[in-house]
Amino acid sequence: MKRIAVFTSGGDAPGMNACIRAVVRSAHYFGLEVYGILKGYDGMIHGNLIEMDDRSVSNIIQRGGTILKSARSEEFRTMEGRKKAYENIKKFGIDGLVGIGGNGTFTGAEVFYNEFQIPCVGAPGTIDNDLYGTDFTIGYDTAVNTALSAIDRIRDTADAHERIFFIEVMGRDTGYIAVRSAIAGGAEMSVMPESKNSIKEVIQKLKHGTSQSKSSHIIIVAEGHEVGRAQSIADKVKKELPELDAKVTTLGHVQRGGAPTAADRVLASRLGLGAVEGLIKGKTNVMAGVINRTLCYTPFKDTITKKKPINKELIRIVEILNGRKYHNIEREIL
Ligand SMILES: Nc1ncnc2c1ncn2[C@@H]1O[C@H](COP(=O)(O)OP(=O)(O)O)[C@@H](O)[C@H]1O
Ligand SMILES: O=P(O)(O)OC[C@H]1O[C@](O)(COP(=O)(O)O)[C@@H](O)[C@@H]1O
Repeated sequence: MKRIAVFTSGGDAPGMNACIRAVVRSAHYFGLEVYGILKGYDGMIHGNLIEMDDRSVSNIIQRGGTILKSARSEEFRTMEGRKKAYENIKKFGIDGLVGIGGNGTFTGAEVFYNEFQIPCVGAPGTIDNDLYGTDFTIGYDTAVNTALSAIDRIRDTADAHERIFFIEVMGRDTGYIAVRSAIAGGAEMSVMPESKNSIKEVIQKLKHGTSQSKSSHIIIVAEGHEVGRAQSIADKVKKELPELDAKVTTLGHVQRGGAPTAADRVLASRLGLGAVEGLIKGKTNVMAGVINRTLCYTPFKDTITKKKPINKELIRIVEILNGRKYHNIEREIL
């Protein structure tokens, strides 16, 4: 292996730059040349590759986003698009790829490998933390801390005006950000796909709280929850409990930006190095991850098909610390 290329794809996440830096610097350390592909798979298709030296990744470890840019590429989903991508990969003499992203990115890399045998090792970059094969994904810790600082601020108004706040956090199909920010933010409840919460349960929770003289409430809602997004849950609650002063705050993309935390920078650096070492050792179609503090490689087919379950203990913590008996909850927690 002489020359590798690194790209970021899917949603950007804080810490991706630290990972790019680690890939570039470790590749050079091991005597490889490195190219950066701009805008993920779109850049592969359009031949947007730039050579990267050690200085090209100076002063980025602290920056959010991705200096390589990211894109969701429809064209790469087509055989025609992937063929163009392959022609560029050959033209630039690339013999290995590091893809930083989530399951979509890894699915694309696997399809590409099956067709054109270009090896790829992945690094998990998504704020959602919903990837099997790693305890934490790059960006998750920063997103939780950003959500937490917003929750702390909102709590001041909730308390001063005795209001209920429904705070919507990101998580397309999962409540990882929701549950962790709910515990750290002292929220009453975390409404998320894994808990299968119902509107009835939210209403019961609020009634119980007010009967216990609680004057303000913070409820965290994961955007991917099937009973609805924070606004629709709040609307339904307002119909049932019109006397409560309910407000909604959707945190949105603010959670995806900003300087990565130390934990994300360290994880990203470790996984960037791990991805390069994996490629050098001949690995392909695997994601570098950290499980129980140990670097490991998980096949893309597992990261794509297997679900990483949320630690039930976290759900239990939110429920017990907020005055509801865990064994009374008549629903199964996934
Ligand atoms: N089945 C597929 N075949 C080819 N490319 C795919 C496939 N699934 C995803 N991709 C590529 O991977 C990109 C990133 O996937 P996406 O789901 O948007 O983000 P993430 O990597 O964060 O899960 C997509 O925009 C697409 O270009
Ligand atoms: O910015 P977009 O393209 O609307 O995507 C929003 C989605 O991306 C995320 O921020 C991160 O998800 P991925 O990294 O898996 O793409 C989700 O939480 C959110 O649902």
